Formats: sequence, C-alpha cells, structure tokens
Amino acid sequence: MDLVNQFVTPLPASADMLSANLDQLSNMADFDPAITSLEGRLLFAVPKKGRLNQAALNLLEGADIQFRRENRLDIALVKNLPIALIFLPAADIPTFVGEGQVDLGITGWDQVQEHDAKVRAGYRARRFSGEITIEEEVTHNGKGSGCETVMDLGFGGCKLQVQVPQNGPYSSPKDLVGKNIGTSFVHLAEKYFTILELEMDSSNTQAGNAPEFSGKLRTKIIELSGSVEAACALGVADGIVDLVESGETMKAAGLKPIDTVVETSAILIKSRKPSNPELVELIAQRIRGVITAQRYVLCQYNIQRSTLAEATKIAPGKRAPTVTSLDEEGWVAVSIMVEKKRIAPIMDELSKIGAHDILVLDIANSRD
Ligand SMILES: Nc1ncnc2c1ncn2[C@@H]1O[C@H](COP(=O)(O)OP(=O)(O)OP(=O)(O)O)[C@@H](O)[C@H]1O
Ligand SMILES: O=P(O)(O)OC[C@H]1O[C@H](OP(=O)(O)OP(=O)(O)O)[C@H](O)[C@@H]1O
Repeated sequence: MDLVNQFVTPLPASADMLSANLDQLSNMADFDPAITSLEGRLLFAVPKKGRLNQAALNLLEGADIQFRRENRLDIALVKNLPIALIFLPAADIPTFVGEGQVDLGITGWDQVQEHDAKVRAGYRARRFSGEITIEEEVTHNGKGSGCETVMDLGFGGCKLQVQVPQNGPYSSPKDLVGKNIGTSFVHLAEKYFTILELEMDSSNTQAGNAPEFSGKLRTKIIELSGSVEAACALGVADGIVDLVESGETMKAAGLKPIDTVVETSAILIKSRKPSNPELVELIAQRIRGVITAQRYVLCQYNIQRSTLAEATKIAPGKRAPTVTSLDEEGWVAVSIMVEKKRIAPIMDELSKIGAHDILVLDIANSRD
C-alpha cells in the first residue's frame, strides 16, 4: 500500500516521516515479510503525542490490540490481529483517513472539522465573490472531510472558543470583524468569520444599506502553532480562537470566552472505503465494549420482592435488572449496570427503601 504518495491535498509533514519509517521497518534485522509487511493489514492511526495519546493507548490495551513499538518508529505491527498502527499528530489523522490512505483513526472532532474546513477553503476561495450563502457555509458540516465518525470515545472533551482580553474593548464576535485573530485552527477560524461577515452583510442589505461583502475576508487570521493565548498580550492579535478545557490557561492569560466555535471530544473515524470493513466492525465492537466497561459499574443488592418495583424505578439498569430468587422466602437478589457517576445517590436511595448487602463491582470488559 502506498501510504504517502497519493494525497490530493498538500502532503502533511508526517508523510515524509512515515516513508522513512517504512524503509527502516523493512531494513530491520529480524524482518520477515510474512509477518512484518504492511500488506493485507488494516492501517489504524493513533495520536503519537499530546492530550489524546495516553487515553488512546489505554483503549487499544482494553481492546486487546497487542503491539510492540520499536524505539522512535511511528509504525507498529499488531501481533494478534492483521493491523498496523501508525502514530501521527492528531491534526494529521483526518487527512490520512479522509484520503483513504489509512483505514481507521483516533483524533479530536475539532481536528476533523478543521480538515473539512481546509478542504472547503479551496471551494470558498474559488467562489469568494459574494455568491456563497450563509446556509451553504453553515450546513456544510464535516461532510467534505472524507472521514466517517464511528463513535464518540468519551475523552478529550473541550471547546474551541473565541477569546478576547477580559478588560479590552471587545465584547461580541462582531467586534472582531476586520481585526487580527491568532489561532492554530486557521480554517475553522476563517469559516467562522466568513459566516459572521456574511450574516452582518446580509442584515446590512436588509436594513437598506449597501452590502459590504467584497468577496474577501476582512478579518485577518494569523496562524500560530502554540501558546496562542499569549498573542493578545503580545499585541499580535486582538482576539484568539483556541481550545479551552478547564479554563485555567485562558484565565491566566487574562482572556474571556465570547463564543464557542466547536465542542469537541475524541472520536473514532474511518475512511469511506476501509480495506477490511469486517475488521473495522470488530475493532469498533471491542472499543465500544471497553468504553461501556469504563462508564458503568455492576451493582448487586438483596431486597424484599414486595419492594422490587420501587427499586427498579430508582435503578432500572441498562436494559433491565437481572432478578434471581434468594434462598430465603420473599427475598430476591438484583443485578444491574449503573453509570459510575450516578452510583452513590442510587446506593443511598436503594438503602433508604430497604435494600441490603449492596455491592458495587468494576466491569473489566463488556460486549453489547
Ligand atoms: N485542554 C486541551 N487542550 C488542547 N487539546 C485538547 C485538550 N483537551 C483535549 N484536547 C484534544 O486533543 C487534541 C490534540 O491536542 P494537543 O495539543 O495535545 O495535540 P498535539 O498533537 O500535542 O499538538 P501540539 O503539538 O499543537 O501541542 C485537540 O485537537 C483536542 O481534540
Ligand atoms: O483550559 P485548559 O485546561 O487550561 O487547557 C487549554 C490549553 O491547553 C492547550 O494547550 P496545550 O497545553 O496543549 O499547549 P499549546 O499551547 O502548546 O497548544 C490549549 O491550546 C490551551 O492553551
């Protein structure tokens, strides 16, 4: 499979690295083409560093995807399944998956949206003559990226927000039109301000004023690769578009949010035509099982049969409770799956209505 030579959009920098890694792999002393070749393997991209890396590796472990990663190699062959893991920056994964060079990937929804906005930017540039409608911009939401979302992975949650200095002159996104915006998400920021400018111009037209939309974005988007929050204080930008999780970085930089561009979390994505759809489905099932196991606990308790209906109302279980008779007249044992975050108040309430011997057990793995 040619991993690096078939890109439609400009090649991400990580493509060169992959090419070198493939050469290294085939030069390894114990190279055995039968087990070391990428041929016939499903290619699965995993964030090589950053916020999503560890949680993604934990998911692979939970799904029993076993691999050994050679020192400094960004390709690892899976021992127990016909899969090769490709370690890439989270930002490049939608490009590789979207163009079908890689079958599956773990990345952030924000990165998929950014890639989509980048693909879309070419179209916008061609038609940037006032013809683009707001509806076209708004409804075109992730469709051009070439990636399909398989599932939300439930970690890496944060928001991409428009931020301005707390004590500055700006209070609404409209105040930033025509100003300088610092961001690493240049294409999403460009899309956001395109929509905003179109909306402002169309309401100007409705108010009888001449439309200002000249066919060129008036807001200047400045690309920054990190420490974006410093841009306002340093006089580089009037506002920024950056990720916010706890809000600590934003506050420390004296900034406040004035709008949210995208709410994001980590997702599993697949290409439109994966090389082995059955294996994609198997991996998706295993990952779903791991996520369910992480989210739920198993709760067991004993209760009088006459109170069972009331207890079931408090905690109905994921599908329905498993009820077994106890070797004691009028008593039953109940077993249910409960979301971890709700278990404490549920135990309180069950106890209040007369449940005994309430036990909570971790779930190691699960399958729907
Ligand atoms: N607090 C957070 N800040 C940044 N990203 C986060 C955060 N929480 C979750 N993420 C997710 O992690 C993804 C990767 O971000 P991260 O900055 O870790 O990547 P990276 O590959 O190390 O990039 P960089 O080299 O720019 O730091 C983001 O696109 C986002 O989906
Ligand atoms: O809301 P918080 O919990 O403070 O997290 C948000 C910060 O985390 C990210 O930066 P990161 O630490 O990944 O470094 P970077 O600035 O180099 O991107 C992001 O760009 C924010 O600066």
